[in-house]
Amino acid sequence: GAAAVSPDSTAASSSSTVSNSTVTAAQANASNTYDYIVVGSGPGGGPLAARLAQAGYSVLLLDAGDDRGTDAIIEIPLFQTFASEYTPITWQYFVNHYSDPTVAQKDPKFTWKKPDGTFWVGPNPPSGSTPLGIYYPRASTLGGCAEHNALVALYPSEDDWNNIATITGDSSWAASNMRQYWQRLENNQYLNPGTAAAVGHGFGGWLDTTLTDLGLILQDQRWLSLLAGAASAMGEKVTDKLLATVSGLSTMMITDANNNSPSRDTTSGLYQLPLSVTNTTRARSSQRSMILSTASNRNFKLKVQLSTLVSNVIFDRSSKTPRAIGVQYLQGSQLYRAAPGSASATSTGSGYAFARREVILSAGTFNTPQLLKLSGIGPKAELSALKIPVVLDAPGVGTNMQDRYEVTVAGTLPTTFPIYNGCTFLQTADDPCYAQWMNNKTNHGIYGTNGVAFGAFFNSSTSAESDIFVGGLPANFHGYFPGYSTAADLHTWSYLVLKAHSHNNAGTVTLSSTDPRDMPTINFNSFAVDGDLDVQAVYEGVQLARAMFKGTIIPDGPFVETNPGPSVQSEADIKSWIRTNAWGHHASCSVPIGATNDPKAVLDSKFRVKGVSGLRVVDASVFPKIPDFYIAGAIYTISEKAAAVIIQDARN
Ligand SMILES: Cc1cc2nc3c(=O)[nH]c(=O)nc-3n(C[C@H](O)[C@H](O)[C@H](O)COP(=O)(O)OP(=O)(O)OC[C@H]3O[C@@H](n4cnc5c(N)ncnc54)[C@H](O)[C@@H]3O)c2cc1C
Repeated sequence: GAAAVSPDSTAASSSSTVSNSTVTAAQANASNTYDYIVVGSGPGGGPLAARLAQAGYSVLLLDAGDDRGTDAIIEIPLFQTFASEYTPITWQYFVNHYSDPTVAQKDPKFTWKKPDGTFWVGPNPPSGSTPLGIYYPRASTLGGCAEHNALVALYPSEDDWNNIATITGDSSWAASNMRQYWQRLENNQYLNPGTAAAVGHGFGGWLDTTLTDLGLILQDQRWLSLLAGAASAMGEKVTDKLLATVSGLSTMMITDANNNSPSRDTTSGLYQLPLSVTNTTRARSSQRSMILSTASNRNFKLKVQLSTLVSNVIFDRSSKTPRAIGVQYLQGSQLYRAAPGSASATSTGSGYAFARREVILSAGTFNTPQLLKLSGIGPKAELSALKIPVVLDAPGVGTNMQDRYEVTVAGTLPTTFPIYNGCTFLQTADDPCYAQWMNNKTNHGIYGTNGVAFGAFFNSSTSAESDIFVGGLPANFHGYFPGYSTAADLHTWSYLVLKAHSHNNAGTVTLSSTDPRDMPTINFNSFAVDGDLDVQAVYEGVQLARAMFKGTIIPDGPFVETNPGPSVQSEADIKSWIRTNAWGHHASCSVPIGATNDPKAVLDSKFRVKGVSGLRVVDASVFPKIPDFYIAGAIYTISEKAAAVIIQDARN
């Protein structure tokens, strides 16, 4: 018989275009029913959806964005910053680092909306401007943020996994068990299979990993001098002989930042960085190609439905424990108000889909908690204030949010880095650097890297394992603000200082309305928990970056520091500058996994939303603590784990 299903969140949504009619399981039919529905095709949802289909289940993968994966701006690794502001895929979020506006607005990146609708970045906006916050790019497209991210492909630290095993008591999260999932997904292209160095790596997976071609550094004397300066600041002996060949350069760095050694997480040094880039083409690699190849394989039942904004989960509430049985959605492109084209976007339709087995939310750290709350799962007081019928009082939804702290130390010279000579960044039809990237099979040139050829990992005085990354890139980067990617000149070198394992977990995602097209309110409450410790660690990273610049000897130098600049010298001034300026771009942990008896833990160790059935979350929001230095590798790994767990549950 047809279970009566309450429309839950839709009932609350008077301003939304979602229909308020009661959806019943009777409306499920052969064409709108699948074994699993996955919402979001990013690193969390994409691999999972494909794996479930490969295991023989029928899967509907929904994403609000469309597919732009073969656009040059997305494929070319060096264009990653342009990709993050690429209008067809971008979701422009503006977030709060601090709830006190006087503190928040000290950040030179603080952005306003002018009366004419355009942006103003920095202090003294024209009168009538409204405060927006700090720009936070997200990608809404097939592949999610894996289509615009900076391509750094790092495996997390062992403690990240062991911590989850400890707090949940589920030993399948132990680091010794987790590496197999990385091996399953990786297609390593910088090590030789069968060698000692290859242990713990995969060679048959869907994510291609490679390193920046060190030959590029040899082509640019300035870049070479910076590497020498960085190596000597890390205590290495640098000789002219080492600086003359690729193999010489490689001995100055640890080749494999993802090595499987037990000492990896505590080994300071200068490293090469693994990138999610295909070696032969030097193009972006992500889960997108596996999703497409699985969807086009007639042996598998994976349906990918794009330009579909899910508004809520549908529950069957006929039994004591509410059961997720489907989702309701709006169709149309750019519907979400974070999309630059949303003002003129109109919905072309709406509908619902049903899941025989489960609904899995993978909409990302901001959107998964929004979807849960719109569906009636969240803190009771917040839902009730918005008149959303409560399906489950889950106080942890949209809390515990975390991010890194990042700043850059940047120095400039009057002329462009020689490695960019001739490059027009596709602004002309005859861009020689594009032609090289496209046609030269052995040397794809500067477009074939994200620009980060090397970086130092070390442990600050606040941490027993590596917690600071200082990575150099030949571009003027000092955080995210609208237009940041085109403002980046090519005669500046930036050392990105990134704090891993940051302590703050005071971030929140709260609904701003019941309209599924509206963005939620994001507040990181930066430095609220153990802020002094994290500021100290970042400060030590800044000191190292400055030492690297100081050790860089070049004929047309020295670099003139532009960020934070010569006036910021005392420890107190540097620390205050860090608090004002630091940003992050690995938002996570807003729907955390935790102990069964922890009321703030939304998920159990099998990704299941506690207190309802048929509903899981698999994306950046599930981590109880922010993993390691870069997060996509960890999300890919949990996506593979979730697939294994869900398939095992289905077969039991
Ligand atoms: C500029 C930038 C650079 C980065 N660089 C790196 C890097 O170099 N290395 C690294 O490891 N990490 C990097 N990251 C972070 C990393 O890419 C993300 O953390 C990761 O992609 C998050 O994966 P996810 O699956 O949680 O969500 P996402 O990748 O955000 O995917 C979520 C998907 O869900 C869809 N969606 C959301 N809501 C709905 C809805 N209601 N209905 C339907 N679909 C919906 C979205 O369209 C999107 O496609 C970077 C991030 C940014 C912003």
